[in-house]
Amino acid sequence: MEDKIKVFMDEVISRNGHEPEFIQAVQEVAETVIPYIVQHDIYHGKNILLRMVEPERLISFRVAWVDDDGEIHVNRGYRIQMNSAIGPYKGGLRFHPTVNASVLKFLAFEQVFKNSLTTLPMGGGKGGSDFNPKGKSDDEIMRFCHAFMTELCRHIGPNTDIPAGDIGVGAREIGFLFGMYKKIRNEFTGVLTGKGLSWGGSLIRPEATGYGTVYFADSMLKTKNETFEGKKVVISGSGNVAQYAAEKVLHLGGKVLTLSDSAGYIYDKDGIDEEKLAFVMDLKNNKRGRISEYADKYASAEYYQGETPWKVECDIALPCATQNELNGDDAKALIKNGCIAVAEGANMPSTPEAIHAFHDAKILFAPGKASNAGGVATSGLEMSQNSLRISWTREEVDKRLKGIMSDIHDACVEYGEEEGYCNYVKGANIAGFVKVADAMLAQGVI
Ligand SMILES: NC(=O)C1=CN([C@@H]2O[C@H](COP(=O)(O)OP(=O)(O)OC[C@H]3O[C@@H](n4cnc5c(N)ncnc54)[C@H](OP(=O)(O)O)[C@@H]3O)[C@@H](O)[C@H]2O)C=CC1
Ligand SMILES: O=C(O)CCC(=O)C(=O)O
Repeated sequence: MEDKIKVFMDEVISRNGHEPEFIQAVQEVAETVIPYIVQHDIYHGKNILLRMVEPERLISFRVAWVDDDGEIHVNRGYRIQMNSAIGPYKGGLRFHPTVNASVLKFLAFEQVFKNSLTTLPMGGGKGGSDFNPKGKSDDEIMRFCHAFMTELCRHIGPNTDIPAGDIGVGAREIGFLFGMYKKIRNEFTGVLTGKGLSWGGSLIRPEATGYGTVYFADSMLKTKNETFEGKKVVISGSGNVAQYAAEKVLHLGGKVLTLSDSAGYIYDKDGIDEEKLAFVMDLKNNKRGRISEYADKYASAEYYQGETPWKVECDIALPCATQNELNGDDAKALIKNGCIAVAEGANMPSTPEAIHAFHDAKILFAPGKASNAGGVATSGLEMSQNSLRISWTREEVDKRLKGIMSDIHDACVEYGEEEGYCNYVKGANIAGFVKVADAMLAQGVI
């Protein structure tokens, strides 16, 4: 088996050797899916996985825009249309200086499996730009988004490819992107998700990734007769996913001890309650400030510059910031301090060494492609509402989100059970693979 995985990875590396994040994401899938392929004749001789690692289309384009001082800037825009076997391409846009083809290919590849797990008819894609939104005025953000959409609009559509938000792309950016698409195409359609409520958005979409991550973690805890009640929870990030993960932990009776951003983390020994969380939401979503300002406001908190929160003693950890933010040493510290469950709100936040440590210690570990699928699932619900031209209530969308997260959990258990321990990585990869692979087999070699 090792040989088969090595032969496959050698081929992937020979084509994509300069893309470390993409290789990392493929390696994890290969290690769990190739043994499954070997055991199932229908996939033999079809090179399905090799086809799945090659994007159907990789679009790269110039984005030229003018800042408030009249200076012209040039950024690079991308859309990776990874796989459309089970539905139109679907996945977020990331605006961050670290964006490159490797990062977006890993995200697009993971998205294919994640979207398959949701049970909704969505293929996988991802896009974005190396544009840095930090410190830019609203007008500059608008001009950038408009410039980005003047090219992207040629490649997307409500039945072709439906982008949404990710790091650096929230409600404000989706508004500007939607406005330009509508103007150029003269069409009011559900071409983006995460839209405002008065123009086609869905209730619960802003909350969905964070809420879904906590619903998934709750399902894992239940397998051990545990709940969030009274648990100490460490969360990284302070953006969309972290904020709503924190909110749902509070709803379920847990105590949130930390939040972070790229400059450091805050630890509040008294816990971040609803009022303090409202301060963080205003700080991050409106004032666009730094998490260090939390410690200026609340005496119960300390700020740790340049550090991540994983050494703080906790029962549950929810990494909700970015890829590779939790390494092997961090994982060992969490395990040593008694952490019983880790659920990824971010995409690929745990390094391979961290995942091995969690598995060796047999603690509950949920990979992002399963536990953060609530965001894209609710985007799928937004698409359904747009097609039907109706709006479901908050309760209706939340009920569907809960049901989808519970089904994803059960699918992971079905494919990931290993002698009394559930390997959720294996479960998510195989369950996600089967649906896409079967559709690809049915559609022939294309
Ligand atoms: N939004 C969604 O619906 C979904 C998001 N995700 C994933 O969740 C994660 C967070 O996304 P989201 O909350 O939407 O993004 P936001 O832009 O709202 O927030 C991102 C947060 O992560 C921090 N961060 C970004 N880069 C780094 C870094 N290199 N080191 C440390 N912290 C960093 C940011 O800090 P700072 O402000 O300093 O940059 C910020 O606190 C990402 O991995 C994303 O792919 C997954 C599924 C759906
Ligand atoms: O809602 C969407 O379409 C995208 C969500 C996303 O980018 C993700 O799941 O990583």
